[in-house]
Amino acid sequence: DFPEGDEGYHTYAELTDKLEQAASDHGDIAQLSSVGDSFEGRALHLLKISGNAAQDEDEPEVLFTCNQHAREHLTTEMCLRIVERFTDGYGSDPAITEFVDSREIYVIPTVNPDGAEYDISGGEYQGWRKNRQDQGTDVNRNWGYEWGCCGGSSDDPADETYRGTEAFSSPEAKAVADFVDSRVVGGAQQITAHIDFHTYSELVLWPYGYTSDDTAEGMTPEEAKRFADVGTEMAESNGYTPQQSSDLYITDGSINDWMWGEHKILSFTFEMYPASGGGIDGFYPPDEQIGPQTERNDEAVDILLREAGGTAASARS
Ligand SMILES: NS(=O)(=O)N[C@@H](Cc1ccccc1)C(=O)O
Ligand SMILES: [Ca+2]
Ligand SMILES: [Ca+2]
Ligand SMILES: [Zn+2]
Repeated sequence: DFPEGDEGYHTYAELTDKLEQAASDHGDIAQLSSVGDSFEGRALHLLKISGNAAQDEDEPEVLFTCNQHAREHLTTEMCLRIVERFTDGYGSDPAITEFVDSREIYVIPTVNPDGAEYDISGGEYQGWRKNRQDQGTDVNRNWGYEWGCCGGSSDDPADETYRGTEAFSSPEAKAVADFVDSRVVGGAQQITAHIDFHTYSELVLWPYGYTSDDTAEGMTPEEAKRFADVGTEMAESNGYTPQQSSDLYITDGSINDWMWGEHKILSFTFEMYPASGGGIDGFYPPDEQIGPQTERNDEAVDILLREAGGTAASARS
């Protein structure tokens, strides 16, 4: 369980209850399934939110992933905010209703439940980042696009950015990637946009992470500009700093590079609150911050959902 005073955060069991509740309260628009199991056998929950959720309709699909990194518990709450906002708001809020009726929204609130549970085991925070395979794999260095190419990860199993024994050696990255692969229907990837939530630093990041070049194989100047335009617009709404992720540091095997490189999905990383300070403590903001810091991203989520339908940003350029 979370330490005393931080009960506002959801354990895996509490998260599972919340998702089951959402699916049973809103059966017409919410469908709960799983993309597979974690290393220790926990279901990697997938909630689909859409009008006629039981049907696969020809509507732009949008994916939100959270908690790749175990100690980044605020991101699990961010995915729960998305779930709550688009289920509770349906039928009463016109904008919410329009999004749910015209999109298929997929939410994976924890990609790394084993790590998250380990991080809070024993009633105090362990500062854990990786999954629970052997000495731990950094799930966000285990994706299969340019895996281990460029010094943006480690081959030492003891390191915090250990890339794993091979691309997709972690069951967690593999399960999410298999789900995304399965969304290629009639030769076309149905998912058009994605955000992966992390903490902390208050940043909006876009690919590529493996190279510091703005353009590269599979990223034209126009495509790079669209990332910057949409990233900047989202950052203006939440006060985060927008930049290409490699402007910060080189990463290889990250989720964004794979989502774009493999499937041309407009894929961002959000680094949430706090902006800085406190070293390890920055990963553990008091639970009073959950409301403000998740609602802070409502508008950015709406910008991405709009963008997922295409045209808008390109019309601006
Ligand atoms: N959450 S984080 O601090 O680990 N940052 C993430 C996301 C990230 C990736 C590339 C540059 C900056 C940040 C990571 O995988 O390194
Ligand atoms: Ca639908
Ligand atoms: Ca569909
Ligand atoms: Zn992270």
